[in-house]
Amino acid sequence: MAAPTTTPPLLEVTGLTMRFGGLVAVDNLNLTARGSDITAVIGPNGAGKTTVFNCLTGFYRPSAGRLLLRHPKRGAVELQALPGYAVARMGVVRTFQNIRLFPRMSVLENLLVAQHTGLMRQSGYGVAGLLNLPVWRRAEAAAVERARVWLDRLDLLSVADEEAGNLSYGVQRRVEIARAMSTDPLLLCLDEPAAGLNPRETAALGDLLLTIRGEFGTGILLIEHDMSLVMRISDRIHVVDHGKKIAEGTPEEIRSDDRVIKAYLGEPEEEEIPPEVAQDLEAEGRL
Ligand SMILES: Nc1ncnc2c1ncn2[C@@H]1O[C@H](COP(=O)(O)OP(=O)(O)OP(=O)(O)O)[C@@H](O)[C@H]1O
Repeated sequence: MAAPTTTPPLLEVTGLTMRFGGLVAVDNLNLTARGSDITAVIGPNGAGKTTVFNCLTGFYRPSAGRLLLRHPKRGAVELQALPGYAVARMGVVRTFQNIRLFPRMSVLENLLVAQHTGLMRQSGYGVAGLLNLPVWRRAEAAAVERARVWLDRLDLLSVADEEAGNLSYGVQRRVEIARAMSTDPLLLCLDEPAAGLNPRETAALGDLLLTIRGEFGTGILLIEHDMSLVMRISDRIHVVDHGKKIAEGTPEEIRSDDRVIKAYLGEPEEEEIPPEVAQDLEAEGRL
């Protein structure tokens, strides 16, 4: 269920700008994402979508702007000042356009590595682990259990012990999502999760994301080029072109927005009149 509009958004991006030398990849962008919504960011190739994710998740330090996360326990947290690991610790996790699993580790190990920071914190930063204290064993068992829950949820238990790199592309995509969800995030940021999936896998992915939002109340920020998926599952869509937001609304509003259609299809080019026709028209005084 979409959150009532009176709830302040979980994430509030204000005036986000990212420059690479002379190129302005993201230009004074405002964006909000609610904690129990699926919020899509769409736009043509090179529009700046992944750069927004890179700024949000601490991979880039933005040139300007504020990335405010309303954390239920920690209050307002400014993400733009934090390194990647600290952003993840705040509950903002991501997947990548190009899958980034540890290919030689098993699926289960990939999920456990993702929980490493939490595990270390709970067990006194390794000291309890070195001494094999009960607190470490409990934390480790809880991490394995969380991983198993998500492997089960995503129908991955049968491949838990297989090397991640040996799995098909579609399955690796699911492992990435399971890995992110095993950290119990507030906001799951997915960069083109349907890329490389067949229509059946894409439909299943859509159902899964609706479940994650509906059943677990996790907010989802989604970059995606598959418009049928975006239109089916998104509560709200932000459209970016040349680093600027050009439209925002519900799927119905975005579908019929002239600016969006123009950004995707381009302006119709002025038809060039062949020179001989131009000469005739000029002679007739019609040009
Ligand atoms: N590290 C970088 N250094 C220089 N330019 C960059 C860097 N990262 C992105 N850009 C440029 O910023 C612009 C936006 O790129 P970005 O990857 O954010 O677009 P996108 O909307 O995610 O595109 P796509 O849909 O093709 O993935 C592009 O012109 C890109 O070449």
